[in-house]
Amino acid sequence: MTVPTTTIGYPRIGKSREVKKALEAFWSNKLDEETLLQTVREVEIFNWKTQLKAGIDRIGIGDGTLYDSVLDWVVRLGLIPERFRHLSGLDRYFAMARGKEGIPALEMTKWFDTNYHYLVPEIPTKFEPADFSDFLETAHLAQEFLGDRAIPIILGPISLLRLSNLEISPEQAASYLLERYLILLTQLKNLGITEVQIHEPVLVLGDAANWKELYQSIYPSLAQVGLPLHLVTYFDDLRETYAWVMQLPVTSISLDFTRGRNLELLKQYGFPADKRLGIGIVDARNIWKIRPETLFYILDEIQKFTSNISLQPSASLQFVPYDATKEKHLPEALRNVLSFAEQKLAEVAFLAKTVAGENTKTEQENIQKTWEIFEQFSPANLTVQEKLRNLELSDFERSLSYSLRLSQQIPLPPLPTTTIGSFPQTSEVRKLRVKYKKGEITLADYQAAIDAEIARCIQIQEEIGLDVLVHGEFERTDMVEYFGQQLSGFAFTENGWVQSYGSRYVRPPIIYGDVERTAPMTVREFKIAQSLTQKPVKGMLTAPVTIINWSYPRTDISRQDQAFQIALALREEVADLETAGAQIIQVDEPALREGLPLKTERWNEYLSWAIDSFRLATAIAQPQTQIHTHMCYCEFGDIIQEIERLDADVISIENSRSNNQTLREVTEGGYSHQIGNGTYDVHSPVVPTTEQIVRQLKAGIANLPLSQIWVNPDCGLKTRRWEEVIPALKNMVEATRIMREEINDISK
Ligand code: MET
Ligand SMILES: [Zn+2]
Repeated sequence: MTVPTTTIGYPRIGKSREVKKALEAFWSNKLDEETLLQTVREVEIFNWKTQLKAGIDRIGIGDGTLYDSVLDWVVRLGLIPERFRHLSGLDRYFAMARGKEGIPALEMTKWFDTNYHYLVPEIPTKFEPADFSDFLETAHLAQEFLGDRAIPIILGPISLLRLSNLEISPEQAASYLLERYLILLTQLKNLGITEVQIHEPVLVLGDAANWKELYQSIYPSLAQVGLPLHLVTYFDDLRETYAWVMQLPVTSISLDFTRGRNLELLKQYGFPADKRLGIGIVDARNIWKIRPETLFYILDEIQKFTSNISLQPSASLQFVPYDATKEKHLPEALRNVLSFAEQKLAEVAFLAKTVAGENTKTEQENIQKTWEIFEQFSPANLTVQEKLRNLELSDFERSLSYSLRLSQQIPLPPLPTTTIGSFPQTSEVRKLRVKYKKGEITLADYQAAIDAEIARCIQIQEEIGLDVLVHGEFERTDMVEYFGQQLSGFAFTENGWVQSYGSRYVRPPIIYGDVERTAPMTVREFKIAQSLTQKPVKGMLTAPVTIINWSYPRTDISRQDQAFQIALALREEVADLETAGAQIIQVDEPALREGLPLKTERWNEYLSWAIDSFRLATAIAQPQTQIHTHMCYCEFGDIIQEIERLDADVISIENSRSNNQTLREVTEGGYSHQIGNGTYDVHSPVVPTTEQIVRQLKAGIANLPLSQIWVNPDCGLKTRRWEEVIPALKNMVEATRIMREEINDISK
C-alpha cells in the first residue's frame, strides 16, 4: 500500500526574498517588467523542484503571485471595478493593489484568522472578459516539470463571492462567475491536467450554511466539465456544513485535522466511499516539528472510516518560512524542533510512509530524541508556573473603579492632545541599529544616539504644543520584537520571513519557553524622555494578546497561559514605570480583535482570557496612574462590550474610514471611559488641514461628553516622514485650540 501526499500551497516570496526585492526595484523603475515576471517564475519553479524532491505526489501549483493571489483571481476573472478600467497590465494590477493618484486601491483585510492580508474583491455590475492565460501558462509549464503531479490551485467561486464586496446579488454574481469557471476548467482539462484543487475556505465560517444552495447549484455544473475536483477547506472544521459538503459532486475533499473538530464530525457522519479524503495533518500555521504519537492516533482514527486518503499540510505553507535549518544562530536544540515549509514536506512524506506500513522506526526515534533534547534545553520555569497557579481574582482588578480613580489622575486641559507612540523611524535610526547589531558601535554609543533622538522628539512635541508626550519608540524595530528580545522564552529567526501583504514580509518571533522579565524593558528610555520635559510622558508597552498573535506560540501549553505569563512580565514593567514617575502608561492591544476564533461559539472563551491578560498586566497600577490602550485596523463592532471590560482609562482608536464608524460602534454601547478617535489617517502622506480635523473632532463630540474625548492621530507615526508629521500635528493642536475656544464661548 502507498499513501499519496499532497500540498495545497507553498511560500511564494522566494528563499532570499527575491520577489520583494524585484517588486521594489520594479516600483522604483530599476527593473523591467520582464525581469520581474521572470523572478516570480524562477521562485515558482524552485518551489516545484523542492516539493518534487521531497516526494510530494500532488503538488499544488499556480499560487505564486506578484502581490496577492486573491487579486490574481479578481483580475483573471475580469472583476475590474470601474475606477481601474482605463488602466491595463501591471499598471492596473498594482493600482488595484496599492492605489494610484486619485484612485484608491482595493480594500485590504486579514485572510481569516491569519496575519496575511488579501485584497478584497469588489464585484462590479459589469464584468470584463476573463483571461486565464497566465494561469494556463503556469499550469503548462508545471506539467513539464511535474507531469501529472501538477495540480492547479483555484480560489473557489463561493469563497471569492463570500469575501467580496458585491454591487450585485450573490446569485447574479455566481451565475456570471460560473460561466468563467467553466471556461477555466475546460481549458485546464484540454491541457491534460488531471485534477484541480478548488479552495473553499469559507466553508469553515459560521455563516457557511447560508451558502448551501449556491454550492449545490454551482458544483454540479463545475463537475460536468469532467475534470476531477478536489475541494479544499482549512483553518477550522466544517461543523454544520459537513453533512451536505460531503455530498457535493467532487472527487476529493480536504479537511483540517489540526484545528476544530473535524475528527468528531468524521466519526459522526462518516466519509463518502466515492471520494478521497485529504488529511490536513501537519500544522501549516505554526513552526513546530510534529509529535508523531498524537498524529498517528488521529490518523488511525480516521482510517477506521476511510482508506482512500492523502496526507498533507493543514493549509498552504505560505504561513511559515522556508527552511529552519538555515537558522544557524539558533541553539541546535531549538532549531532541531523547528519545522518550516521544507521540513513540513519531509514530515508529510514521513507520515505517509509510516501509514503505508513502511518501517520508519529510526526516524520516529530521532524525532522523539530531538524533543527530549529540547526539553532539557528549555526546562519549565517553575517560578513562573507557580505564579500563574497562585493568581487571585484581585490580581485582575484595579484597586478603585474607573469613576473613583478618575479624579485622582493627572489633570489635563479639555480635549487633551497626544500621539500613539512612535515617531518617524528614519533610515539613520535603522542604520544605527544595524551598526550596533554588527558590533560596529558600542551599546553606550547606540544608547547615546537613541537618546539624542528622544531629546529631539520631546523638543518637537513641546514646540508643537501637545499635552501628553511620548518618547518616540526609536529603540524599537517592531512593537512585538522589541519586547520579545528582552523577555526569556522568545527566539528570533534571521531568515524566517513570511508574507504579511504584497512586498511586506515579517519575521514572527517564536515563543518556545516560559516567559519571564529579566530586567526593566522600557524604563531607561522613559526616564530620559520624562527628564526633558514638564509635560507628562506616556510609558509605552505592547499588550499580551498582540505579542502572542504576532508570534508563533508554543503548542504544549495554552495560549491563555502564554498570555498570562507575558502579562505578569508587563505587570512588573508597569510597576517599574510608575516608580520611575510615569503618570500615564499605554498598553497597546491592536491585535485583540484579529485573534477572535473563526467560530463565534469560541469567542467567549477567547475574549475571556484575552481581556483578563490585559487586566492582569495593568491592574497593578495605582489609581492615580492613567492606563491607556490603543487599537487599530479592525472591526470593533463585534467586541464592544469587551473593550469596556479592559478597564483602561483611555482608549485610542483608528478611524481610517473617516466616517467615525468605529467611534459610533464603541460609543453606542454607552462607553463611559475616555476615548481618542483618530483625527487623521497616518497611512496617508497627505497632511490633514486644521478644518478637516475640526470637522472630525466635532463629529466625535456630537457622540460623546466632552470630558471623555482625547485628540490624537489614528496610529503610530513611524512610517511617516518628519516633514509630514510636524505640520499634521501642528494642525491637530490648532484644531484642538479652536475647539477649546468654541467650547469656552458656549459655556460663558
Ligand atoms: C499597530 S499599533 C502601533 C502602536 C505603537 N505604540 C506605535 O505608535 O507605533
Ligand atoms: Zn495602531
